[in-house]
Amino acid sequence: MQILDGKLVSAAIKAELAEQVAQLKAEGKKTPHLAAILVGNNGASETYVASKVKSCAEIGFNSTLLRFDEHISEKHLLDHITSLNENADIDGILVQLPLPKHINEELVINNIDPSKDVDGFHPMNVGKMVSGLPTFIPATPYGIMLMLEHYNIETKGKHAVVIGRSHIVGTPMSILLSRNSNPGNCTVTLTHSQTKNLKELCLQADIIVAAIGKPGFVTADMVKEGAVIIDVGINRIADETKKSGFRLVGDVKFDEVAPKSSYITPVPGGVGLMTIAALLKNTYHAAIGQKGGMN
Ligand SMILES: Nc1nc2c(c(=O)[nH]1)N[C@@H](CN(C=O)c1ccc(C(=O)N[C@@H](CCC(=O)O)C(=O)O)cc1)CN2
Repeated sequence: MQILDGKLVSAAIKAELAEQVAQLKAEGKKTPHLAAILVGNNGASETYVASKVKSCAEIGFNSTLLRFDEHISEKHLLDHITSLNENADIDGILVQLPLPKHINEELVINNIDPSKDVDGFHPMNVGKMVSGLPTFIPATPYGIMLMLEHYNIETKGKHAVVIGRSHIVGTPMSILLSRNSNPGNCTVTLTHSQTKNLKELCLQADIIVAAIGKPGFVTADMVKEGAVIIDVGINRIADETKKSGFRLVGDVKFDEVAPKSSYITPVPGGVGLMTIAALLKNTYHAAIGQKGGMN
């Protein structure tokens, strides 16, 4: 069993981006600039956005964080997005999800200029991704593909079972893994809450991508010997022994599944860190006017 080390791979991607940014600066070209919008006081969202802003600074990107009270009106938020769309210095815009319930997430995403939509959530970019056209790929599935590529994991002809059909992870993941590309060329089964025979399907899987948001959902009895396990879950479990009051666990019962797997991502230190690296890659491509890094 080998650990797929998100810390190591994301550091390599960030180092490469730092060199590319230094090159842009040396040529007198524009420094990539990411704008992040954070609404409310969700602790996890604050951590993720802080990490995005910190990563920008580490590699020489500019970033702007716009923080809003959880009661901000939808109209006010849309006005801010319009002004970021019109600001020529901003290359990438992300709105951290989830948003408070009174705000229509779909409407907000649809108002981001698709050429600045570095999360790849705008329907125009989703359509391009489905059609195999160059575009921004949502950061988590993009990060997973970069991880598979880094470790040279054979995916061609393999059966991948994706657990969870969210717009930001499961659905795009199923599309990317089934593409005629490397990594890719998998036969994909996209499973969800209505799937009847999930355990049997998982037992047939060469690759499992767990993105269901349920701690420890994938257990050893669901996994074939030698399977590749990608754990997207980042669940906060109360733990009084920790200073933060919680610990992070994935959607996979790591201790019992790891010995059966050929490769496995840890939580923390796996897919989450790749999400940030992939977002930075998208932002770099937005800044140089090129969409997508894996098309
Ligand atoms: N606008 C977006 N919102 C959300 C996205 C997204 O891609 N775009 N994805 C998730 C959260 N997410 C990115 O924003 C994200 C999740 C996890 C991590 C990460 O670095 N995880 C670390 C642990 C961090 C911790 O201590 O909590 C790890 O796994 O090692 C980064 C980004 C939902 N919203």
